[in-house]
Amino acid sequence: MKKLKVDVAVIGAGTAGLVAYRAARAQGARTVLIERGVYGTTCARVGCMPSKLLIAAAEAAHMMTLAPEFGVYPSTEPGTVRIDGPAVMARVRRERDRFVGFVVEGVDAMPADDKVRGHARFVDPHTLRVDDHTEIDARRIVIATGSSPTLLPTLANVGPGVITSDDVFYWDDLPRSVAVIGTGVIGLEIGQALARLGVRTRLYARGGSVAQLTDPVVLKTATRVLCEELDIHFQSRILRAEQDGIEVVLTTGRHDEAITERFQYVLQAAGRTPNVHDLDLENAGIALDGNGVPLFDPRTMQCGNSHIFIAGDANHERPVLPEAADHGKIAGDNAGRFPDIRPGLRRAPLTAAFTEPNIVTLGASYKALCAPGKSKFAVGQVSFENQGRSRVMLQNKGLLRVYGEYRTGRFLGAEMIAPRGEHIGHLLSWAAQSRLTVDQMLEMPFYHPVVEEGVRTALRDLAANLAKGESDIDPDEVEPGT
Ligand SMILES: Cc1cc2nc3c(=O)[nH]c(=O)nc-3n(C[C@H](O)[C@H](O)[C@H](O)COP(=O)(O)OP(=O)(O)OC[C@H]3O[C@@H](n4cnc5c(N)ncnc54)[C@H](O)[C@@H]3O)c2cc1C
Ligand SMILES: NC(=O)c1ccc[n+]([C@@H]2O[C@H](COP(=O)([O-])OP(=O)(O)OC[C@H]3O[C@@H](n4cnc5c(N)ncnc54)[C@H](O)[C@@H]3O)[C@@H](O)[C@H]2O)c1
Repeated sequence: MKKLKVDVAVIGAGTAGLVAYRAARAQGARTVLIERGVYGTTCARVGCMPSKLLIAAAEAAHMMTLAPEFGVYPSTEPGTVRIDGPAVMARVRRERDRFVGFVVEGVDAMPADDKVRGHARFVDPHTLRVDDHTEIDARRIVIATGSSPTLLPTLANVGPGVITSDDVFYWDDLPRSVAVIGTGVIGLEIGQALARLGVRTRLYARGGSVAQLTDPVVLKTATRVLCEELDIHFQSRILRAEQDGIEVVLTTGRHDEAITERFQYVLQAAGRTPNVHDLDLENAGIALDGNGVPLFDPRTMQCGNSHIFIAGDANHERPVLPEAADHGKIAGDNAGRFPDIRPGLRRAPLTAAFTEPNIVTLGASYKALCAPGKSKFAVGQVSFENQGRSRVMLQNKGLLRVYGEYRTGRFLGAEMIAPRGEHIGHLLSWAAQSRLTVDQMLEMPFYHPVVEEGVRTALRDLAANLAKGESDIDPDEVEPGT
């Protein structure tokens, strides 16, 4: 009989046994692990993972049954689907009209005397003129004029083939081909959707930016992942465009080479400009920044010490819907109880581009953390390429990078291109807003098999790097993305 003398014996090489075995060994204990059957754990062999694989297949099958509702039909040719363009766009418009209907109902219910129709301009700090029919003497004013697609001078007056995102959702049918100018959030969301719906789509980027990413490592992964699926011409300049019948002849320049291609539409997705340039703000008595946007306090939305407040895309601070709602509440509250101005609730920043994988940023961005005068910070990361649940779902692409503060161990923010990134983004932004430390986050529950286990891996990496101390990373050595 062989005799063993151990510090710890673990019976069963399942998940618990394996963890127990490693934990015991990490304490320096001489440990054995005893298993009576085949190795591989119940979870991996006959439990969580194969059941999720079956479910992923079932979800794919279920989506196929739902697909006709979207105008997408199974095809007899493997790996292809048949797209009914008019049906796709009919559903987009029908459902859009339903959402719009709720907003319109709310406006209709307002007292008629509360509604003035027309374009407002400042006559003086307290006076607004609406078209030529109404002048309003106002003690306080909230500017909430939103933003409009930025129009590129090279594409001005070309013809009906040059469009913006405002036009897309009125299409009756899917076009044959679209050139998308800009790889920001709008360009990528619409560009990927069109490409997946069978539209010949090419995206042009003047630089190397991808959506809202600023972390160069995530940016590199995102570029690679997106280019596996999409036709993207980075570092391209728009040289000229001409309308030729129902097509636009677009000439772009890349690496000293001019490329000419024909598209049914050229979609300008080169950012949005705050709607503040036709308000006659020079009469408002408030200070403006270099772009003509009023300077304001982001805690109160107040412009200087004035009675004027600015909210939503108009102030260009965080041009996304939840922020517009928060801005509006703060501005409205403060305008209502002026001069009793109070800071309102500002939440941890969170942005999500609904590409697949999702592109998400939250808390402090990499670029903000690299700003001059900022303390050094530690980084942890996980690739989703070998992440269990992501592989199960055939969505194992992407990278998450998480940031932490050396002195306090506090979680600061994250950037990612990740499967189910919209949900990871919420989880992490709640942690950022709660000012949790990385250790506290690691004390939270993580189920199995879930994409969030990848988050735990990144946090563990971050905790380890925080423990190594400040000298380990010098973010200044890495250029932030643009
Ligand atoms: C294609 C696209 C997709 C988007 N997807 C998302 C998303 O998935 N998630 C997200 O959070 N955000 C998204 N956004 C951003 C989001 O839509 C905006 O941040 C938000 O709608 C801004 O709201 P707002 O109230 O500031 O502006 P708006 O809703 O645009 O309201 C401004 C209003 O002011 C009016 N106005 C302007 N000037 C004047 C004037 N002088 N006099 C009178 N009225 C005037 C305008 O007509 C408009 O009705 C998306 C934007 C676009 C374009
Ligand atoms: N999911 C979401 O939350 C969501 C979706 C869509 C839009 N939005 C909001 O709408 C805003 C506007 O979106 P967007 O994609 O238009 O802007 P963006 O700022 O995200 O990206 C603009 C892109 O256009 C490029 N660009 C700028 N000038 C150019 C030029 N002269 N020639 C070629 N390319 C040029 C930029 O390099 C960048 O890639 C976003 O910032 C976001 O706040 C949010």
